[in-house]
Amino acid sequence: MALYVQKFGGTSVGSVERIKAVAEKVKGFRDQGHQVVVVVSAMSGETNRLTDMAQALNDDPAPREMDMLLSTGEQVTISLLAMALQQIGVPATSHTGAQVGIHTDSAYTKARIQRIETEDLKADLEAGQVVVVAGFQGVDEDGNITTLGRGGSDTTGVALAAALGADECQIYTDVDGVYTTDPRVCSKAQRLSSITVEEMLELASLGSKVLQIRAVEFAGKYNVPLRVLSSFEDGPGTLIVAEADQDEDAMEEPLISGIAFTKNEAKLTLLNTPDVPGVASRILGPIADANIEVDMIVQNVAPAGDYTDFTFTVAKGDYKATKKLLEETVIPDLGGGELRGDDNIAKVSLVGVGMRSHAGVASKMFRVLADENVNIRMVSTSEIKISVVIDEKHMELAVNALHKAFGLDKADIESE
Ligand SMILES: Nc1ncnc2c1ncn2[C@@H]1O[C@H](COP(=O)(O)OP(=O)(O)O)[C@@H](O)[C@H]1O
Ligand SMILES: N[C@@H](CC(=O)OP(=O)(O)O)C(=O)O
Repeated sequence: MALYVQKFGGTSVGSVERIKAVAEKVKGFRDQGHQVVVVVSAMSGETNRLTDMAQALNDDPAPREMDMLLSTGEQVTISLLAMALQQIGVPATSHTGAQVGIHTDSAYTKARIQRIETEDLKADLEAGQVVVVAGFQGVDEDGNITTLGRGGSDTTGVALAAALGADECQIYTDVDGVYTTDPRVCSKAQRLSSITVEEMLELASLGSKVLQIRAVEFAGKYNVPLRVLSSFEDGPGTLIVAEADQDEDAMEEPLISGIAFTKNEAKLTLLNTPDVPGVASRILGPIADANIEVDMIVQNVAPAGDYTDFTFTVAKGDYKATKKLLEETVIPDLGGGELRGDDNIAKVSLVGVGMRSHAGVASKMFRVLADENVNIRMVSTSEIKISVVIDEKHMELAVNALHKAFGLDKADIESE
């Protein structure tokens, strides 16, 4: 007998028929004698629908009220799933985050889990119940409802699995595992049987939305066995593993494991900034103070020795606010500088632990992009990733060309 925490995302509970199918799947595990905790998200589209209503009423809704609102989506699906389970003879009870005792800090809309009470959950499981828990939500110490940030149900699932010492946390979604890149953009993408925590962390933080980054962090930190599977068909899915546990019989480590991309960033350049100590901090200080996260940063060599250019990226949603700050605070403070902005960019990243021991990945990437006539606007690298910023309109082309060039296309690997 095993204990599974199974998380079903929005598309998996997107209609009454799909909720029925989830109930049947859960029943199957229970019939085999396993204990099951189910975490569900809101029905697909629901969290966006609620957000749109809030925006229609208030252009800057209070975060506390947003969490009160958004948490309702998951309350619908937990009760419906519990009913569907009961209908087919499976004893089940639904619980909100607060009822389970998922305690968070008070950072509304991006709260962090601090502790989870497990006694009642364990008692329910021992009594033969399937426990259905609302994903994405918790409660702060004053009893306010909080949410964990978009995609946060994955984190609920992994955190519950860690707290309960579950045998596996299974993330059921609309794809049958983690792919070499998003199969919606590259039809030749293929499922990976396993991927390291480190690579998955990079892919998630660079835009692959199959798993929420904090869920992967949690799994790594607490050693939770984590698997991504399809809600709609049976199969082994993808196991997220510690690097040391990777299958030693596997073929030589691939150079690149996956390609991530995002259109969710915007680029800002300050031309003609003085090339003296302290300028970078005078540019980015006010931006940090406004709680805006900066991603890539590039400072050019000063051609004439006195002035340089400073370029950085922020999330698209922060573009306008950042531009305003630069115009109203930073440029007057620096006593000059010309601002250029572009929010039609995409970031495409190659990720792979194999990169550590191989030279030439960047030059190959640049050659492939050059052959497709794709202009590179910014580059950043770390030990296991290379990211480039390109024009948004070239994103699909770049992803597909790189996928082929690095030997990730389906036919290439199948014929090996
Ligand atoms: N590397 C990848 N592998 C698999 N899916 C990916 C990848 N990158 C992006 N995705 C996308 O992630 C989607 C699943 O995430 P999401 O829509 O958040 O599911 P859920 O609603 O189940 O939480 C897939 O439909 C796929 O388009
Ligand atoms: N409902 C939340 C939480 C979530 O995780 O959803 P999904 O599992 O469908 O990505 C959201 O839309 O962000």
